[in-house]
Amino acid sequence: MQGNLPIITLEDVRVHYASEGSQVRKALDGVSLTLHQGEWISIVGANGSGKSTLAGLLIGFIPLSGGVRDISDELTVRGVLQQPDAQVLGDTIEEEFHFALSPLMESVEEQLEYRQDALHTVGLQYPPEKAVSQLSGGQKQLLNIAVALAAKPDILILDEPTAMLDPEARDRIETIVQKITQRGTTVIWITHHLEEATLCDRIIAMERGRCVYNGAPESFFYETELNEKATREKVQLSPCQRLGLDPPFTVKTALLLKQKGMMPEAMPLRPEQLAKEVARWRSS
Ligand SMILES: Nc1ncnc2c1ncn2[C@@H]1O[C@H](COP(=O)(O)OP(=O)(O)OP(=O)(O)O)[C@@H](O)[C@H]1O
Repeated sequence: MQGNLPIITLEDVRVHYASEGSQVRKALDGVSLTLHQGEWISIVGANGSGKSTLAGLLIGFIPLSGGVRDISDELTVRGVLQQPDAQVLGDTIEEEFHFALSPLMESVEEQLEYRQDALHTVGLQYPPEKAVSQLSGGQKQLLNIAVALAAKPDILILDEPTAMLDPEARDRIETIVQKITQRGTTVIWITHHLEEATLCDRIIAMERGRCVYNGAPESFFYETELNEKATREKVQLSPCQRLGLDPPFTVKTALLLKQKGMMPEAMPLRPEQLAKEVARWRSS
């Protein structure tokens, strides 16, 4: 994470929809957040908890019912949504980049350079005249990511970007995100796969339209909550367990080892960290 410059502030943000009868459906209900330059944030939560609404609101296409969204007009914000087809405008790869880049730069040479660079970064090797309709769902998603990257955004919002990708392409997206956050881009990554939330700086967890956790990944997976209910019911759950979300395989394995008394202090998130912690514990 670079610096600490706040780049987006949400204050008591609400998105409410009219529902059956006189009911109100609260997709977001009083969310306050500050996001910083160069941060990688994972947004997690059960289905219907408000993740995509939060993404849409950050991108700017979902209007507020109340509260304040503070983001400078000078910043370039780009989003990649869950459904790749919903985002494609051009008939060919060339056209898709042309629509995205012409408002940003006049020079055709510059546009070509940005296009080549972005396609290379995501690993899409097709001629520019290739019809978008001939690409698979995963390839269209990579194209959407490439188009978003080509705009060199200050803020990139990814709504389940890897849902249609194979493991190799998923790893590539993680590496790209690591690189661009180091350069100062703020990345907000919505995911159901908590493995993808182990490299980020901060996890924000949503439940019924509210932000119920905002902090380090280690605490999200390992720190048990010491509240009255936990003490009364003699169950101490991490925020992840309390939300009923499936922790990464590495975390599950580490929790089992901890139950057996191994590496009590360790909080590994990735397999290589777990291997190191086990080796350290065995040699201690
Ligand atoms: N345009 C809309 N009109 C009415 N209700 C909506 C609208 N958009 C979202 N909702 C409702 O708001 C709540 C939050 O939806 P949202 O899509 O943000 O959740 P989510 O966490 O992204 O879910 P998922 O993981 O299934 O994508 C849900 O109850 C949803 O039905």
